Amino acid sequence: MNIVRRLHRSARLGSDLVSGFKLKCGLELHTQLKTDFKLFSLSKTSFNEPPNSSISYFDVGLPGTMPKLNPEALRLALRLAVSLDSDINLNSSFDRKHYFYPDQPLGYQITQHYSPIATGGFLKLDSRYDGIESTKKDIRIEQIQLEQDTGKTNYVKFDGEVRIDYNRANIPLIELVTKPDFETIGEVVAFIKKYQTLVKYLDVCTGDLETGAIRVDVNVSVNGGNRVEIKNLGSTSEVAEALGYEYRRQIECLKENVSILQETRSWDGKSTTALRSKEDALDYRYVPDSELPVIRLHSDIKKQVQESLPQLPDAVVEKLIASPFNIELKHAQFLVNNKHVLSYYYNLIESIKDIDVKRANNWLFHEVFGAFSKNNLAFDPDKISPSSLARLLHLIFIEKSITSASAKILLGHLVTAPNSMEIEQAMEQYDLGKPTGVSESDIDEIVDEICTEIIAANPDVIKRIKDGKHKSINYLIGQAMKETEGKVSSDIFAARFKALIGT
Ligand SMILES: Nc1ncnc2c1ncn2[C@@H]1O[C@H](COP(=O)(O)OP(=O)(O)OP(=O)(O)O)[C@@H](O)[C@H]1O
Ligand SMILES: [Mg+2]
Ligand SMILES: [Mg+2]
Repeated sequence: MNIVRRLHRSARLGSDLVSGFKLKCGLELHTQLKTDFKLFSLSKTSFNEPPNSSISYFDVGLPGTMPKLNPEALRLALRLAVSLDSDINLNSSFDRKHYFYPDQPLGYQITQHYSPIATGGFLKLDSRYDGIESTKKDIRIEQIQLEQDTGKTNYVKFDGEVRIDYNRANIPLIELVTKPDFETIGEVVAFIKKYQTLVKYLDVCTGDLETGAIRVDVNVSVNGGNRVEIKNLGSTSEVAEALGYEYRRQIECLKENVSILQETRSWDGKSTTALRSKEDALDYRYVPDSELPVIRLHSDIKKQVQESLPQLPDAVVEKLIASPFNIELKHAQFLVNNKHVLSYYYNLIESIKDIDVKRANNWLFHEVFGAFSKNNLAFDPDKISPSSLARLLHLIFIEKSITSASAKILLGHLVTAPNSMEIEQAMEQYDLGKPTGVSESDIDEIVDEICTEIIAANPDVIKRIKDGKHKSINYLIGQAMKETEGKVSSDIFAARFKALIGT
């Protein structure tokens, strides 16, 4: 079988490692920082704007313009570096990395090569949260550097034109380079997901791979051979597929005694293909940027940034899955990935007072989120505020003035209503409260009547129940709830049916 056919066959086999062939992998992650302005100019970092509408003279490299560092980008880079426990460089500086590309009009990219903003640090992976094979694994960080993004080259396919949009030129990026510590594909995927969560949580970046806010280069070698770099992978599944393919390609090369070149390859969805041989640092003719001063930081900077950081995602997850919250792991992870829902959750728990947290969790994660997703809507806290939800829980469990069944119907109305509504107002509007003006003994009588009718109409069900199929009683309760439109609680019906049937 030829190499290519064998490769395709093995690529389909999944991403398991092959014994005797040790995978070694390191990542370079480019992350767009969420600043209002660009890295070295005062043009806005707007996305999805008409091409070339958000550019300054500096962004397009006009002579006579000079760069000036945006301190906001520095602040965000420091937040990330400190959260990874990196060492902050108190005297970092910018360098010019030379290469020609039409979307890079200066003829060089301003980056940090000789003296980056931070070095060292690590991101901890843990089998409990990150689904990796080994119990724990620290991925060490080589360095973190600030640099400018390039413009975007758009190849207009059919009329032979190349169009360049400079809106992205000079948007601030950090390049985070890891040590080659990854030994499995699972670790690589887990790292990227965890990194996404972290940058989103810290408000450093939107965290999207799909929009290119994070772009990943993967470096792969097998059994100590040359490293091959795969550029610009756009999703974690693409990373996993490209990495699996490249690992197998290199194994086949080793088996056939074909030498593996140190090169940059690209991924086309099926295979990796050679782009160019890998430049050495020498090829880029790095020189210090003569127009940008050294960034000098106070020796206390790490401590200062540390104090400004929120509790980090892993610690938050650990807190949420423990008492008193006791949230399921997947829900806790959802909350750290959606910070606005996390603060909603904290507000809810603060408002519920004498209601059991378990009940609040159940109603938020199942009933409220369920009501939104049933209507194909994203969760919108404006439709039901934490205090409204707390009020609803109070009405269900403490005042018992609405049944669970009616409350679920009410949620459906609230999430689809054009405006937000007070709970009591909505209960009235949709007639979902328990019957008022009817005495307890009247309700008792009605319940009795309904249950007797339902029993008479369902002799086969009654027989099943008497034969020991106790669960069949739920069918009868369902009928009774339908009859009363959920206004009487299912517990009341359950008790009455049991009494009448004599089970
Ligand atoms: N033997 C190896 N096998 C796999 N990966 C490796 C190996 N040695 C180094 N790496 C990884 O290669 C990457 C090197 O990235 P770095 O940015 O330092 O250099 P580069 O790729 O030459 O530069 P550029 O930014 O121009 O692409 C790191 O992620 C590192 O962990
Ligand atoms: Mg590289
Ligand atoms: Mg790099």
